[in-house]
Formats: sequence, structure tokens, C-alpha cells
Amino acid sequence: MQVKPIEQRDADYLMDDAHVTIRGLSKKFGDVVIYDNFDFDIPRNKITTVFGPNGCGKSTIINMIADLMPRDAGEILINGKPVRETRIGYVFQNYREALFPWLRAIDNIRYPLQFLNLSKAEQKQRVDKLVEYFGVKIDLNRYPYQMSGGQQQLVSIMRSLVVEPEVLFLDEPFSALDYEMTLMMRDQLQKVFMETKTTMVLVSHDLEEAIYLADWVLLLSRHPAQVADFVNFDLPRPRHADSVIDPHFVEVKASCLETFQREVRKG
Ligand SMILES: Nc1ncnc2c1ncn2[C@@H]1O[C@H](COP(=O)(O)OP(=O)(O)OP(=O)(O)O)[C@@H](O)[C@H]1O
Repeated sequence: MQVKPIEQRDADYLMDDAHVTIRGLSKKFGDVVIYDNFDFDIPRNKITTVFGPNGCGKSTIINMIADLMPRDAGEILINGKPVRETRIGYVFQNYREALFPWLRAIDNIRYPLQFLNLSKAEQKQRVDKLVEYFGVKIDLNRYPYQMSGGQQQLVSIMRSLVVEPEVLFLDEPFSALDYEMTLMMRDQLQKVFMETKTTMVLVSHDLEEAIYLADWVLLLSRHPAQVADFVNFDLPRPRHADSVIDPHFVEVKASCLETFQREVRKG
């Protein structure tokens, strides 16, 4: 597939059936403008990954979409509704601070269900289904401090999925894990996606990972962040370790890298 430069694409990152629409988004920290009248659409039932230069605003944008951070101006809608009226999941980079240390793993996973209108039996059914689905071999009666980093992040991911979110946000979810665990978790996430088609938005500082998981890669410029490119990667799933040497992968990576380097040089 030929990767078209963005100037030939008539802003086709604005789409008819977007899941998340961002219009006129502005955000400043002090005098530093991170977003200035930013428009973007996040496609439905796809994995969109966000990549860009250090500090360009990758985490800021997903935090604003997820309503974890206020914006200065603009409108963000999920399925046409404000985020408060939708169900989202969020996986933080720092799983050590994300889990409740006073709750056992199983109670961490169950925690968000108390905010849904479910009976105790339904709650148990949801958790059991998820545990079975992930084929969890670890003892979920342990507390987070008794688990490895990878096990804790697995618990975090399960907690984000138990509400059956419309959109799942993940902020560098594997960056604190070792390589073996990272590969395993990427594949688990891909499996979840293939079965549920949950719209996902994943921030990554690793270009290879960003492409490997993506249907679409959003490349941001330095702040104030603009869409430097929005790149389609349509290699069939499941992708596996060898996918990174597939010619389509190599082509997309080269294109993304060129854009990234151009943006970094501008700084
Ligand atoms: N709460 C805050 N107060 C002040 N400045 C902030 C705050 N949060 C983020 N920033 C600044 O805003 C910019 C964008 O931050 P953000 O974390 O979104 O970047 P990022 O692209 O995710 O960065 P990285 O690649 O380092 O993870 C950075 O320059 C950061 O220092």
C-alpha cells in the first residue's frame, strides 16, 4: 500500500462515522500552548495509537478526552455524547499508583462495577468471565504489593475492561514492563480487540509498538500539536513477532520515522 503524504489527503482524518470527535480543542500550561484549536476524529472499532516528539501532548490529549484533565476550550464527544454520559476504560502507565493497594487484585478488578447498576451475581459473572477469558493463572486474592509489575498491569487492564467500555484509553501501558511481559501483554490486548472490537486509543513512545498494534497511527507535531500525519496500517490480525519484518510494516515505519524526524528537526 502506498502511504500518501497528508497534504494529498484532504484532511481525511475527519470522518463521517467517528467514535470520538474533537473540535476546537485548546490547552495551555502557563504560557505554553499545547493545543490550539485542534480538530480530530478517532475512528470507531479501531485501535488508534498516538506517537510524536517528547512532550508534544500525547498524554494530555487522552487525558482531556477521558475528562481526567480540564481543557481551556473546545468540544469532545464520544458517540455524540459528553464523556460523562459514556463508559470508558483507562489504563495508566504507572500501575503501582493506579491500583488500590488496600484491595486484593480481584476487588480492584470488581471495583468499577459498583458504579453500574448490576446485582452482586451479575458483578461476579462479569469478573469470572474476564478472569476466564484472560486465562489468569495468578492468585487474584493477593494484594498488589504481592504481585509482579506485569501481573499488576494485567489487573489494571482487567479493571479497565470489566465495565465493557465503549472506548479504552491506554497511556504507555507497557513502558514499565520487561520485554517478555510487554510482548505477552500486547498480544493479550490484540486478542481482546479482535474479539470485542472496542475502540482503543493508545499512547506509545515506541514507534514499532505504535505501528504493531495500530489500525491508525496519529503522528503529532511539536506543541502546539498538529496532526503531522494519520497513517493507516492494515496488516491483517493477529499480528505476531514476524509482522515487524513484513514489507508493509517496514514501509509504514519508514514513512512514520521520516515524519517524526521532520517534526523533531523543527524543534
Ligand atoms: N500538569 C502540568 N503542568 C504543567 N505542564 C504540564 C503538565 N502536564 C504536562 N505538561 C507539559 O505539557 C507538555 C505535554 O505533556 P504530555 O505529558 O502530554 O506530553 P507527552 O507527549 O505525553 O510526553 P512524553 O513523550 O514525555 O510522555 C509537556 O511539555 C509537559 O511538560
